[in-house]
Amino acid sequence: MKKRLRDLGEDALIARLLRGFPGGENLRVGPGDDCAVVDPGRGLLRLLKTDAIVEGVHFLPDTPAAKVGWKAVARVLSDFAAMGGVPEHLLVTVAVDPAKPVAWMDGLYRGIRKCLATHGGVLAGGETSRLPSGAMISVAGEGRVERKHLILRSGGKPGDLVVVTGRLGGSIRGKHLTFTPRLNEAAWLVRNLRPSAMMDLSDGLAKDLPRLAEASGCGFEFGEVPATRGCTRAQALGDGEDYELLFTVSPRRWIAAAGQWPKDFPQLSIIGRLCPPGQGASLAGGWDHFSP
Ligand SMILES: Nc1ncnc2c1ncn2[C@@H]1O[C@H](COP(=O)(O)OP(=O)(O)OP(=O)(O)O)[C@@H](O)[C@H]1O
Ligand SMILES: Cc1ncc(C[n+]2csc(CCOP(=O)(O)O)c2C)c(N)n1
Ligand SMILES: [Mg+2]
Repeated sequence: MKKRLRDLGEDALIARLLRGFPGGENLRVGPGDDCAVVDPGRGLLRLLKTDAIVEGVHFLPDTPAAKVGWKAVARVLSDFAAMGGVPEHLLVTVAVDPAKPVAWMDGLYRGIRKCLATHGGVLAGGETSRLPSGAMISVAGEGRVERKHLILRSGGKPGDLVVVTGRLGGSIRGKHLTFTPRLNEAAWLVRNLRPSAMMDLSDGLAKDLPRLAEASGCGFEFGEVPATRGCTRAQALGDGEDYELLFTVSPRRWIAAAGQWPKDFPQLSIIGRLCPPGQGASLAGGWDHFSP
């Protein structure tokens, strides 16, 4: 029988596609992190990100268009935050069914404008095309990060604490459309707590914590997870689209600085610890676009 994409799974598919591409001279971080990092040689590092949302997969036909626009942009900003950086310029591609009301597109761009006005970043252009049905919005962006503030998924060490912002699970009730990208929190973290590794949580802790641990060449142990009110532990681990920050930090830095975490930021919770590779727990579940 012909092997299908769903027999492979998303991570295996991407790994297979990426075989045989040489890195560029200035490409400091290629595929595998929340953003690509380009080193222009001196000064600030450049961050690159692209991210798409699809009707029927990330939002529904009757989702208010302004919320769709907000989500499309906020997802990209969340990935800049995950690197310790800030957004600069964004390009928006929309492919859409010609039967959609004009008011839907107006609403989409209202949401895009609102998110950029609230969190920073400038619309620099885009592309428009038709789609046989539904809609797809792709946002590509560039941002910047100071060299000393760049945080990769790969910097965690055995013994580092695993920490998460906010509460997890139940995002489909509404948060997946209205979430705040954690740019302010990330800016505080890189200046004060100096995480050893960081990513944003999009596919659920069950998928994303093993990714961070593996990128860091570590195993992980974990315990209690801060669940959204009304959510079970399984939902907190597997629902996805939390758009919270998952990071690791040495116990020494945690003791020195965690007490100053601003009161108006979402809660910080220690959920586990990195350990040597091959040890610790395992997790299954979370979101996979091509679930095997
Ligand atoms: N089709 C593709 N071609 C090249 N690289 C890809 C492709 N799809 C994903 N990647 C790369 O693989 C890595 C994982 O992609 P993924 O979309 O899961 O990023 P993420 O940050 O984990 O998720 P999110 O974008 O939802 O926050 C990223 O570094 C991304 O650049
Ligand atoms: C209609 C509808 N059905 C399901 C979901 C849930 N959902 C969609 S994509 C995704 C993971 C992150 O995506 P990606 O891997 O593309 O970053 C999750 C949890 C939704 N938001 N809307
Ligand atoms: Mg990400």
